[in-house]
Amino acid sequence: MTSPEKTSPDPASPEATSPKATPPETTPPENARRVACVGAGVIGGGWVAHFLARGYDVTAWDPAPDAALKLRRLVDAAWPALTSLGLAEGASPDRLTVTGTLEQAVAKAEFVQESAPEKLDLKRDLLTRLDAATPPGVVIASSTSGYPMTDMQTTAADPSRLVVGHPFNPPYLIPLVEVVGGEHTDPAAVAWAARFYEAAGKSVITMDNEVPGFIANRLQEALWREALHMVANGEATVRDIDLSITEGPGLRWAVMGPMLTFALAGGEGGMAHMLDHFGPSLKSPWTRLEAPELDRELYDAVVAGCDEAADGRSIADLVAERDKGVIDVLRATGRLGREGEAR
Ligand SMILES: NC(=O)C1=CN([C@@H]2O[C@H](COP(=O)(O)OP(=O)(O)OC[C@H]3O[C@@H](n4cnc5c(N)ncnc54)[C@H](O)[C@@H]3O)[C@@H](O)[C@H]2O)C=CC1
Ligand SMILES: C[N+](C)(C)CC(=O)CC(=O)[O-]
Repeated sequence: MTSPEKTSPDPASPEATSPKATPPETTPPENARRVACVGAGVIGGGWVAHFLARGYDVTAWDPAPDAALKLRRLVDAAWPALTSLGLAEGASPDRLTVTGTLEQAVAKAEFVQESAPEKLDLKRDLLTRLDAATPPGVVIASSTSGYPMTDMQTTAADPSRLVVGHPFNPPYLIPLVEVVGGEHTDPAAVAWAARFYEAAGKSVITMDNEVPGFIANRLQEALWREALHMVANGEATVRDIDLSITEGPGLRWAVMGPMLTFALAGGEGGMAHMLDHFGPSLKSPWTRLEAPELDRELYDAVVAGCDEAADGRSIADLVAERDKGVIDVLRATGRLGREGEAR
């Protein structure tokens, strides 16, 4: 856990000024049935679809005037994929209530998932508001893709129940959630969230330490940094980058992670032989790493490259294609449970 055994709080810390650092003491995570999703765009909407498919009652709030319409559209578009995976008993899009205020959304929630835009001040203010409106003891998770909770929980009255629950797009199909607390999070809240996500059908990695970008995004972003570099230098096109993964390592990564995959590169000698054999020659590609300058030219090249790669397919077409492909992979790699649900 991020903050192992709590001692007396530092008098300058938010913990010291909070009315009470409340550990989650209400519903056991496996029994929680009412989820509030705050922020209902790509990720919040994806969470809504996931929780509905798992049979939860979901309340959602988003300040955008057209949010309810867009959310219902997203759920409708995802429902065929979710049905093909297998719905939990009683699961229905009708169990979604879109509320007019944030307070209504969280009033009876047993778990809250925040998925508002990735802006630090906005997250800080929103988590403070959520903490004030949510019943005591209920865990509140942020979908942030990179901010440490320590930086987001600075103004909440009870920071002890705030955790990061970082999902992957779309949350209704990709099982992984990375869970981590901040300096002022109660480890019990982290443990509660991890158990809740598991009960909700997710694969959970609980991190003991805060690392910007968590684990999977650091890996993805390292790869993406190289990709942008090669596009900027004219060494690879957007299409080359995507093909190099979908026709190459990406096929293996759905089955085995990069570590075990490379252990097999060492043949009978496994990882030890792989390191002896290839380690010295990796120094040169490794030391080339640096952040590319995301200037206008690179920005335009990447956007144009993606338009070209889409080859006339709309975003909705690509979402449907991705969802079908991910379900096929989940099925082919034995990651579906008894009822056909993703494990
Ligand atoms: N898009 C992605 O692939 C992933 C995004 N995330 C994280 O999920 C969060 C949401 O990102 P997206 O869904 O992509 O963004 P988005 O732009 O699709 O959706 C954000 C939603 O938040 C709403 N919103 C604006 N101000 C708000 C406020 N004050 N309170 C509540 N809602 C508000 C907007 O109306 C919008 O519907 C971010 O923290 C992001 O880092 C995490 C994993 C993947
Ligand atoms: C692009 N992103 C950093 C927001 C991506 C994620 O956070 C996870 C994902 O879905 O790949």
